[in-house]
Amino acid sequence: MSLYCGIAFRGKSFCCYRLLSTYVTKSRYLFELKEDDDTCRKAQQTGAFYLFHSLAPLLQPSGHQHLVPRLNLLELERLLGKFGQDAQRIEDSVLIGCSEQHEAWFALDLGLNSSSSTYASLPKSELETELKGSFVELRKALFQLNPVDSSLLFTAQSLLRWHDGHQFCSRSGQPTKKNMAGSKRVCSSNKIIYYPQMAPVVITLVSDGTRCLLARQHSFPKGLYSALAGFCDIGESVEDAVRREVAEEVGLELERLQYSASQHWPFPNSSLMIACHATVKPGQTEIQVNLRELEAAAWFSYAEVAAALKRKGTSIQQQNQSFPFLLPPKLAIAHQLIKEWVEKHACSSLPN
Ligand SMILES: NC(=O)c1ccc[n+]([C@@H]2O[C@H](COP(=O)([O-])OP(=O)(O)OC[C@H]3O[C@@H](n4cnc5c(N)ncnc54)[C@H](O)[C@@H]3O)[C@@H](O)[C@H]2O)c1
Ligand SMILES: [Mg+2]
Repeated sequence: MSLYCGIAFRGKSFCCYRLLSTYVTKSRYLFELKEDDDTCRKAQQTGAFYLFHSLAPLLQPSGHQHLVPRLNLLELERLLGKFGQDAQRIEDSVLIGCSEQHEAWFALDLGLNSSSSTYASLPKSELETELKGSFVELRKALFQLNPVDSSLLFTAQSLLRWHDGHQFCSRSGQPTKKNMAGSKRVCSSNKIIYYPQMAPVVITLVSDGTRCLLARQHSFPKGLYSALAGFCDIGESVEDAVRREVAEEVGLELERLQYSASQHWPFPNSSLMIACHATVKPGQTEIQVNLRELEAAAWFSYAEVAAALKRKGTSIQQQNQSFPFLLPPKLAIAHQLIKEWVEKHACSSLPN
């Protein structure tokens, strides 16, 4: 889909007509949906709805994968009717994206009670029977979701959680009301606007040139090691946060830092993960683990990490390596950082 649009260049009075790309028209449409309640309400007529129950998405198992079912407006109205609720409840849904053909996608939680809505939580098991699926904890479904579905569900869960936790104004104590899209909430008494937020988190794969540093927290699944991560403090740049976190958690000073990529991560609250590669100062590789933050940290060789990357599954029970360990799932940006490091190392060790 594309459209022609007049564009004024640098404030000059002439217009230049060009074809807008599908991506641009989609972005403008999403902007419109967030800004205009009527447009958003209209988009629900032809939209698709992803269902949640107490922040767990509705999934249907299919072999080793999970499918993510969607309902259209009519199906959703019928479902609500069966459980004695009217279509007004659909106004609790939040916009999570749209297709290139401008089909808008929404998420609705039928298990959460909303202050602005008179609707009670619907019974989970009866809903599951009716919908021929299960509401599965998102963390548990991580290994069975494809990247597109997981990204959409991450957004949906984060937005639904944010609305659930921001039903009252922190200044007046009065209820806040969401706009149709769910891109903001407004206090009914003082008109303060609240926008959904993400906490910036740095995640760093530290290398000494030949090995990389991986660590685990007490809360990690058995055997899992990951890159060092930490929340940015108020006032810090990304560079400051990376240097501080590495010093704080493993007692090392960094020499070089390189940005790699970023990712939205919904667990346990919405974070913007900012991923970097870093190297330590030569000869300064002795780790001093901060046991208040980490259970263990160690240097791992290229061979060890490359072997761990090839390992399948989520359990180390059957492994018989001298130091078996697991790496984060493919969807996690920590996995991507580790994979990049292995690939770079493999290239640099090729004979000329
Ligand atoms: N996607 C990935 O690949 C990946 C990998 C590792 C960690 N993570 C995420 O990164 C996040 C941060 O990692 P960490 O736990 O090592 O952080 P951390 O090292 O900063 O330690 C967590 C502690 O920081 C404090 N803290 C400061 N600001 C906070 C805030 N805004 N929210 C919560 N706690 C705050 C709390 O005391 C908390 O216990 C975790 O939520 C984790 O889920 C994601
Ligand atoms: Mg940490």
